[in-house]
Amino acid sequence: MAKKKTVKKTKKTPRVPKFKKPDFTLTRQHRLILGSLLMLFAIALFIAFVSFFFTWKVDQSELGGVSPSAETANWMQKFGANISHFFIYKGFGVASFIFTGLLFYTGLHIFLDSKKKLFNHWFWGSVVVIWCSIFFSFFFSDVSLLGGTVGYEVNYYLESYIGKIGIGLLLLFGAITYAVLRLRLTPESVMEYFNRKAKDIKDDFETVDTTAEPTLKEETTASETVPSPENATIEEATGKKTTVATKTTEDKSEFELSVENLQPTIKNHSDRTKKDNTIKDASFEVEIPKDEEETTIEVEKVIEEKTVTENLSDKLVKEHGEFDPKLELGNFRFPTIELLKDYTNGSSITINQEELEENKNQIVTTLRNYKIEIASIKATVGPTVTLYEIIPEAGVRISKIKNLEDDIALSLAALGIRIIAPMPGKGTIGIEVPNKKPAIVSMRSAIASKKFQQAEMQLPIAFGKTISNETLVVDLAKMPHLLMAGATGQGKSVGLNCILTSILYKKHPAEVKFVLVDPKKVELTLFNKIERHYLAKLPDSEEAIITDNSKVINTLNSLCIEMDQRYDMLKNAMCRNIVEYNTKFKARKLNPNDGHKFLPYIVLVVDEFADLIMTAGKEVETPIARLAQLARAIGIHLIIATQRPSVNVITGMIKANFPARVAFRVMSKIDSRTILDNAGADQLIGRGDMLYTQGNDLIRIQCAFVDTPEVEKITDFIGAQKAYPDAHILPEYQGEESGTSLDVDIADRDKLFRQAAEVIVIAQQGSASLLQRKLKLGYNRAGRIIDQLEAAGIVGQFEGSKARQVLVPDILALEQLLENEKNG
Ligand SMILES: Nc1ncnc2c1ncn2[C@@H]1O[C@H](COP(=O)(O)OP(=O)(O)OP(=O)(O)O)[C@@H](O)[C@H]1O
Repeated sequence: MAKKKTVKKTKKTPRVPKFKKPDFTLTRQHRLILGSLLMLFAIALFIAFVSFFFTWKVDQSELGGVSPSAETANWMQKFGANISHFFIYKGFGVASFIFTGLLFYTGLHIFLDSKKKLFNHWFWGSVVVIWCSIFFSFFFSDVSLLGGTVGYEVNYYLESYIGKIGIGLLLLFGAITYAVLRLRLTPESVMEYFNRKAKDIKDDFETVDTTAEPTLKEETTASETVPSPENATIEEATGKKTTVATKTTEDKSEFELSVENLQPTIKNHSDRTKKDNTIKDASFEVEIPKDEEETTIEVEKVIEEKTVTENLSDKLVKEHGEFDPKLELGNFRFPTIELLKDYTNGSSITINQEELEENKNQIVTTLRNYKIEIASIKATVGPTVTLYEIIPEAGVRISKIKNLEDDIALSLAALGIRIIAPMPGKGTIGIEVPNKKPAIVSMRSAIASKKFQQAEMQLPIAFGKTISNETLVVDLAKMPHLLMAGATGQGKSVGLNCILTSILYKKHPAEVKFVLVDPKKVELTLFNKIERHYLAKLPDSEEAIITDNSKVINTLNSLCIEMDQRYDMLKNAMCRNIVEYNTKFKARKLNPNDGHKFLPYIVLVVDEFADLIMTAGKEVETPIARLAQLARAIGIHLIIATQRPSVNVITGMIKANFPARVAFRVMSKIDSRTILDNAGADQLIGRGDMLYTQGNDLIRIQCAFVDTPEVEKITDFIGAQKAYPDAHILPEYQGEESGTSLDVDIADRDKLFRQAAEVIVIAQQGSASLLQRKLKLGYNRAGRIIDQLEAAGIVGQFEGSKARQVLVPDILALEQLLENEKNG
């Protein structure tokens, strides 16, 4: 007999409440209040200080306490009189005004929640207050209000130690220290400032000069004859080089005279100030050659580069806010939960105690028949199956229980029993037994679950419920591609609808686009209604949903082009993945004029993949494998569903790139191994019962059920709303000419056909590379011409690495052949 063991729950020790640190950080409201209080206080202080200078004499007697009730003359009454007396008279004199400034600045700082440091302002402000106080007391010792008591006392004290000269030098030292440390002045920077100012004035002057009258002569060309000074040519080069040719003379005196004549023009210029003229005259003396020789002075103007301190993207964000990809369909409304049916009728999974007891007894007796004793058993009731977790007595081999799978199934008279031995991470053995009355997991409950609603994922999918009744929400973007298999009628199409519906409930049309391949032509047709919202298609195609296998190849190759383009965009933007890229784009750091745009996710759904592989083979497998290997970073995700999970459909290359897999019920263990690398899918019970893996553990899930009428309601709801003008257009793909159609029409021949034929016949060598060299053609065009030559009977068939045979012996024969062709 099995010993009964009672497992006692260990009592948790009550937690000792931790000491919580008081939080001194100010909230926004606190800051607004405190900030404005300080600013208003500063204003009050300022008013009090100003009025103090007019009223202090009157008020001082009041402050003395002779008649405390009497009115004060200060504009801020007693408060003003007292505080001004304290700061100005007893304190720092007129320099106290600096405190009002500091106080106001501090208030503003708090009000605006500025991140700048305040300490520096207060430190240097206080230094200036003390310095001013000493300074004023030193120079205006008889005006007590200017320096205040502090200034007076300090002066008095210092005078006895270092004398008046010492104080003067000390003040000077203080001023220098302040200039160097606070204002960061150096002799160089001061000099530079003055030089720049002088240059600016000079530049202004030159500008006025050149625009006003063409008078200044910096370069004289003696050889040229110019009729009069009025016809003088002024050349303004980049460096503002002014070249004026005046009347040429051999006579020096006349030359000088013409300059002399020019001077008064400047002097008398109406707008010019006297100061300007002086500077200009001075420059004349410098620049105009006094001797006979031709002298050219070319002064290149130094153009100072302006530094841009403001970041353009910050400015754009400040002006327009972050880029919002959803703006075009700003009023888009997500489908409501009411569109989905509630299959549970309000009641959740019911626990049938009798059934539980019965199954437990069956398990215990079956195992006991095989001499396996159980230490404890625990049941978790899921929507379609119940998990019995058993802990066998010490010494029982796990493999022994695993081998009894069929026997337990037989004794429980139930299909779909799965034994998980051991349960990963639990130290128990799990036996999953289907419920007699399975509950439907409605899509409504999955969408309404908190887990899904709060999911911060790129492409969230609410798959259904686990055995412990938790909604499984996974991110397709993290998978990053999904392989789905299951025998016919086991819930694959419902599974695909469940994925698409989940995304429709969470993602705006601007954020995701679907490329749907549906060879069965019926499963995904409903999504046609949301073509202009959510679907992507090739430029020349009528319907977005692809039902023709031959078009799939073009679409897949087009997606490969899209992938390459996106990689280029990411490279140019120096981003590693689509999330970084889109974040940067939204922050207006990428210029749309450089080809940047917001990138929506693209989800490619291929139903009946086996069918596709059978008809198109490698042509489909290669782009699928390419996309699966590379597309994850740029936001293209693949969902591939198939009925037949055989190895020639799900090849090694595809499997390696699809770590996330879903298996509905399959017919054999081999199929289960092909899809999951594990047995188990053959023991599922169908109707949405599925196993999900993302590369590690297998999770049994009851897929959420969404029926066709529900999908129709959702697509109707979305389809009725304002849409984009067209579906999302994928890049154009120029399919290679399929095969070599040897009956090429004469009219379709290449323009260089005849020339090429001559080259080939003369050389008696039928190779495309010869044409490439002689006629300077690209590889594809040369190949096409060779095909046309073959069709015309000029060269023989393709013979692998050997050059083709030339069937026409000479040019004469060629001409005859082409002539016959024309007539015939
Ligand atoms: N999650 C589910 N919950 C309840 N019933 C389901 C679920 N999924 C599927 N079924 C039932 O199974 C039937 C078949 O499902 P579905 O059409 O998805 O199968 P399929 O695998 O796509 O088949 P085929 O490959 O032939 O298209 C559905 O009509 C529904 O009655």
